[in-house]
Amino acid sequence: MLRCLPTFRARAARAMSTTPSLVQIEKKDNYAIVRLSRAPVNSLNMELLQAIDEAVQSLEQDKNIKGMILSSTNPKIFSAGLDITEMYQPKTKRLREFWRAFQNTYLRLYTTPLATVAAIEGHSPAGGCLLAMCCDSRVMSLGGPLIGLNETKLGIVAPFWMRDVMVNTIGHRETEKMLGLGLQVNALRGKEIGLIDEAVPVEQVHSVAEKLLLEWLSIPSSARKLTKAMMRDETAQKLRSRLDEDRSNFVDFCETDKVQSALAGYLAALKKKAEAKAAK
Ligand SMILES: CCCCCCCCCC/C=C\CC(=O)SCCNC(=O)CCNC(=O)[C@H](O)C(C)(C)COP(=O)(O)OP(=O)(O)OC[C@H]1O[C@@H](n2cnc3c(N)ncnc32)[C@H](O)[C@@H]1OP(=O)(O)O
Repeated sequence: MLRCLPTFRARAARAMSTTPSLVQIEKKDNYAIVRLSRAPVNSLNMELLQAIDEAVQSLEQDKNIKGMILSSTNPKIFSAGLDITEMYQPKTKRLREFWRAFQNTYLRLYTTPLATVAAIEGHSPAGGCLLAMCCDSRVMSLGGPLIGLNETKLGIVAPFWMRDVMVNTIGHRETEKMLGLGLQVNALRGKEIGLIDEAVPVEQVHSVAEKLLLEWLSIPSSARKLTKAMMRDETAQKLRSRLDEDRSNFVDFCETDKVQSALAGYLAALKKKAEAKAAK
């Protein structure tokens, strides 16, 4: 048995070195930094969504950990949102499972008793914006990066629960404009409308995120957690009571010709842009 151990260790080490982790977790004293790590742009496929859900769950179970900073290993991109290739020409079974993973990750992150801060150094469209909005606070870098729910621009419609989270964050009228027009805004504008709590130079994003997290963690823990639940459970419950219906709506909607051709057009445009960039 003892002689087997080094072999087992070597195998485990080899497996780790060949399977890059989709989410990196760095533990500090009483909190963790969770970095999305799916190259090139952290687009949220089913496996990344599941990895985020599992990461948050494992931190919830660690009695030393009270909070987390959600971030990205790519300083230019927080997350490009849902992986469009999951929705384009999908297999129905996988599409349902993919949406289940998205629902689960949202519910986990939005209602986690951990204190959460999003450290947004780069772009954060659509599903990326949702992840950020699920956190208790958001810090974003000044300059180029944009954040927002741009679904309408792709010819798709955000589900009611993404709308609800945005309404809870920036209010009904701003959501009506952001969502209807598919707007993305920079950190300064984000701060004006309450989408972003702090807009700072990119090199300060992490230190300010830590400062905000420590502020949440300075509140007596049970009072903080109960208040978070009081503020968020009703919104989460709305989806929990309609999980299957929401999944079916998504699958039916996604499989329509209209949505498929909108996604095809959008993917082609992304590809063309990437090719033009590579040719430079
Ligand atoms: C009736 C109601 C029922 C409910 C139905 C609801 C259904 C809708 C679901 C709504 C929820 C969420 C929707 C989404 O999240 S959709 C995703 C939206 N995301 C975007 O629009 C972002 C698209 N990407 C970009 O704008 C840029 O890539 C970037 C993030 C700003 C990065 O720019 P970059 O210049 O650094 O990189 P770029 O060259 O563009 O991309 C590199 C490669 O990555 C590919 N890629 C980019 N984004 C995605 C993506 N979201 N999914 C898949 N692939 C993506 C890109 O094509 C390049 O690939 P390659 O190198 O050419 O192979």
